[in-house]
Amino acid sequence: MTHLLIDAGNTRVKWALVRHGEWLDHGALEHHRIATLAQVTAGHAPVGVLGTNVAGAHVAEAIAAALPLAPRWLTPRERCCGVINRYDDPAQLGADRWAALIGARAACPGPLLVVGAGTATTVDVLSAEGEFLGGLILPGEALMRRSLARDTAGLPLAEGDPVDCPRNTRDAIVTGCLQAQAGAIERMFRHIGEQPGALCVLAGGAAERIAPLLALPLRRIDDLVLRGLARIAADEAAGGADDKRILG
Ligand SMILES: Nc1ncnc2c1ncn2[C@@H]1O[C@H](COP(=O)(O)OP(=O)(O)O)[C@@H](O)[C@H]1O
Ligand SMILES: CC(C)(COP(=O)(O)O)[C@@H](O)C(=O)NCCC(=O)O
Ligand SMILES: [K+]
Repeated sequence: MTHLLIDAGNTRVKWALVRHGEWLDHGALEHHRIATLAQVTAGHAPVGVLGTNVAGAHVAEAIAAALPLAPRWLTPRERCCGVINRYDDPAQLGADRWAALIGARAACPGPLLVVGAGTATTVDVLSAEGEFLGGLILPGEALMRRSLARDTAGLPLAEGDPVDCPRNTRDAIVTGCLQAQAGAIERMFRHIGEQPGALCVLAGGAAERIAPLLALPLRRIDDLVLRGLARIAADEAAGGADDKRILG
């Protein structure tokens, strides 16, 4: 009973093939290579495809066209797998954020700050009781650097690593954009920081660049969204004990 799990973000499509909780294979594709998903499933004959997509209808269509069976796309609900969604309109929450919260809850008990450092950075507060209390959306560090290059006359697309106290334009940009990420994360951590066992769980393509700047209890789990989808698929296979209305 192999399942294909898909995390379609605004930069890349991440995927994993899982069977009875075992990860057979996984990978990441840029949008222009989505058609190669066909090779991923060849020889595996998945019985189901469960995914999150925040990259728009054209990406959903390209993924569907590459696969032998129709993907089911996750829609955030009021509760699922021990997580309660306190967004004003639960369905408006990004499906990737919802799956990441579920994956984080399954991996780590206790109060969490769940950070998705991708195209955008999301910084979400999950209480010890499993309540998603709310969170931030800000441009990711690469998007911040690109926007400075695009919308100013004098700034380049700066690349490189952060420094302590920048004394040139390139270092000022790189360090500024990374510190903006770290600062937002550290400020949101104050919501749970006083509680026993409080932990920041960091995922996403930019995690490696942000992690060294963070002065807080940290665990990196790079495939948090896919892990959440695996948890949901397992719950569903067990009869959806926690919530029968998982999918939209
Ligand atoms: N090889 C890479 N290709 C694309 N993005 C990368 C790469 N290495 C690091 N990044 C960083 O990862 C981000 C994309 O991460 P990802 O988690 O895939 O985002 P999304 O879920 O939005 O598609 C980029 O914005 C950039 O900051
Ligand atoms: C915030 C996001 C753009 C993050 O997407 P990503 O960076 O992973 O590509 C996505 O979760 C989204 O479109 N959310 C819907 C709005 C919301 O969560 O309130
Ligand atoms: K994100």
